[in-house]
Amino acid sequence: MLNAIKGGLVVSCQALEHEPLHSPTIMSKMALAAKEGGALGIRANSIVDIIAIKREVDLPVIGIVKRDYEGSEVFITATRKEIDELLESGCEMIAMDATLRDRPGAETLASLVEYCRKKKPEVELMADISTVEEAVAAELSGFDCVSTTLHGYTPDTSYTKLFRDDFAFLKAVLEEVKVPVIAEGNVLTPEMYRRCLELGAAAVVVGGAITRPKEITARFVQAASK
Ligand SMILES: CC(=O)N[C@H](C=O)[C@@H](O)[C@H](O)[C@H](O)COP(=O)(O)O
Repeated sequence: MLNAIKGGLVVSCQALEHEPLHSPTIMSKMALAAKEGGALGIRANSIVDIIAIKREVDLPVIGIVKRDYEGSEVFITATRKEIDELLESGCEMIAMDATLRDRPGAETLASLVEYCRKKKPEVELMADISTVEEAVAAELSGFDCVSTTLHGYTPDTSYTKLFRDDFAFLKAVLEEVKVPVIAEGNVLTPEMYRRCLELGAAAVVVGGAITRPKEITARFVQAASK
């Protein structure tokens, strides 16, 4: 999958239970629109959405399963249960939370990587990280790539954003790891997308700015109410 998305756009087609577009059919049509617009890959949440998307488009899919567990802040592909679901879904790549936070059941990241490799070595693995330290640790654990997905979404990084200071965080990660780095999270405009690629991102994942019309609408409304 990394080869297929190199230098291009991956569109994240996600709508959780509380979101207006929550529906595998709607997500599959979002994926079709993304494909027709030129996206090279799709990122999707849950086995039902991934199966619906795979029926609609022939693009490679980065699969995740978001699930909350009591006692852990980790919610993106947290345990073997979610990995088993994704291995069945047919996705080409699995993304999982690769922060240094405690996982449910005290599972380690390295053991999850080993588990995936044993069960389906052809499925590539993406580490969703929030700090440079986590990116380095993920590379050592054997992930195929890292993604800046969780930067700005953890207690330690909530004060900052991916695009601050001309993508300072993306640049820092690119300097410290050899595996491909995917830019993801709050890439809101085509200019930001292009800048991420110029800086050396292997690919860029864009979600809300394309597939969350409620967020897009709210930005317009806020722009006039300031
Ligand atoms: C933090 C978190 O839960 N991120 C999720 C990860 O899959 C998605 O909700 C995001 O939409 C995705 O990362 C793309 O980012 P953005 O929608 O900002 O372009």
